[in-house]
Amino acid sequence: RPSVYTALPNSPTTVPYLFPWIGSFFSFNRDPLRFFQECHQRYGHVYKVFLAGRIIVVITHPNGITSITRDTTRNLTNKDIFIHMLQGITGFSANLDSIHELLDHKIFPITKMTLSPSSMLDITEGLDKSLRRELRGLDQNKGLPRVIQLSDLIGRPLYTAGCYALFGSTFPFDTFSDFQALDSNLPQLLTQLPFIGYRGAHARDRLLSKIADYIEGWWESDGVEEIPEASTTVMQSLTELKASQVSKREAAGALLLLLWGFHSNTWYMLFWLVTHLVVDDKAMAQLTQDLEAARNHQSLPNNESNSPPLLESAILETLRWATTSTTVRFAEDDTEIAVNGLRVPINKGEYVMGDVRAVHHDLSTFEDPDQFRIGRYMTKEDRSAPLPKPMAWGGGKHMCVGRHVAVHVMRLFMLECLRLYEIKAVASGFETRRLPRISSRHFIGSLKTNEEVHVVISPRH
Ligand code: HEM
Repeated sequence: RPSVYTALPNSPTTVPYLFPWIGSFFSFNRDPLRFFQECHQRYGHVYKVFLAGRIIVVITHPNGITSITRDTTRNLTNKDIFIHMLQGITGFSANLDSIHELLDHKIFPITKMTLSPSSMLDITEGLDKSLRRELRGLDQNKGLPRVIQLSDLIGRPLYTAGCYALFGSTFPFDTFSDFQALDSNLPQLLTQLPFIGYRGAHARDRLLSKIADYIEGWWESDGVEEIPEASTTVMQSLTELKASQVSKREAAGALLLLLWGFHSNTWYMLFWLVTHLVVDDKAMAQLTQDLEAARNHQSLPNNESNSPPLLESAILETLRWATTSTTVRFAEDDTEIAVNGLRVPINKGEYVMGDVRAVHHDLSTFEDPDQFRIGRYMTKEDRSAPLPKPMAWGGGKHMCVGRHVAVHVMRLFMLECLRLYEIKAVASGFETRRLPRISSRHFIGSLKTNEEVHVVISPRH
């Protein structure tokens, strides 16, 4: 709690509440996505909300969010929220400060370098090969159509390919369902209440044990025993972790965090891209045709400059449509941020959150913002100002280090999947041509659903 609450000029309006301490928690907890949407409509670019003992200043203006990530006064930190995520994903309760510091100062700088456009071949080469193999392997019906869950069409192949590229051939690939259970129960695990999200907690324990077994030989032999085909990212990270004298389980936790960061948002972004195409025949036909034409023109488009513009637009539109509120910082001292030309005071002890979803769905910037329009980001001939790019990756010091790999994966997945298969709605499930229901509980990173979605894939001959 801030020591003094000062009503400075430009102090944000507080969302009214009935009960002290609890504040707006019940309305928020009922449906976090709707809560933020309604507050944005009512209170505009900056407002303050009291949530069960926490005070959060919410920013819904793009340059206000940039101001949070730039943090020129260095009083805003991600430590508090990062440790909260670390606890949720690993279940750790000790040494959290030192693990955070290790990740922030040693491991993420490694990933920043190894996943940069000039070095990411170390990951993408193995990933491309493995993803193609996994996708081809889905043709299990001798060329006939088959009904398949989207988690088996997208999530599992992506997980196998991503883990192979990162961790090599001895990784326990049978952990996909545990990863899924952990990821889908994360909102419950983040509450840190006993018995809530226990399925996710069990899955998390199994994952940690299997990752600890996977590194055991290398760890116990002090790096003498190799990990076959493991990436530079993982090997350099392990070397740092060992040198920092963390325990084997803590090292497994750091790798689990990396694994989660790699797959969670990437898989859900692809999920929404595919579901939007499945409910919109015209968009699907248009994209399939453009990809086919690009393939006939050159062997395989593989980067932004030679990729079909409609595919690039589809990826940007997915990032715009499906990103939730991602940037949260804690004020370690009184500070201020600039929002649309105004200096907004932030008191010590308050959180600041960038509501990226509000920016991405702002009517004054995007026509029909809630609609998914595959060609929205295609360059227009009328020379109107280009649309602002999605703010899906955060910014400043903590900007997503995996963004180049994530876009590469989305591009490759769509190119390969639509080359191999025609994807259609299942008559009984998707008949009404509706998108899966958005889960209101998942407001971290990207939109999610609790529905199991099936589609029909028909191998193209
Ligand atoms: C579509 C997929 C992805 C989205 C939308 C996404 C989004 C983000 C965002 C918004 C942040 C910044 C959070 C903040 O400001 O506090 C972030 C950080 C990070 N992301 Fe991603 N990410 C994606 C894929 C990946 C991939 C493939 C990796 C690969 C390992 C990755 C690794 C990381 C790491 C390590 C950080 C922490 C950076 C730091 O704190 O210095 N992400 N991501």
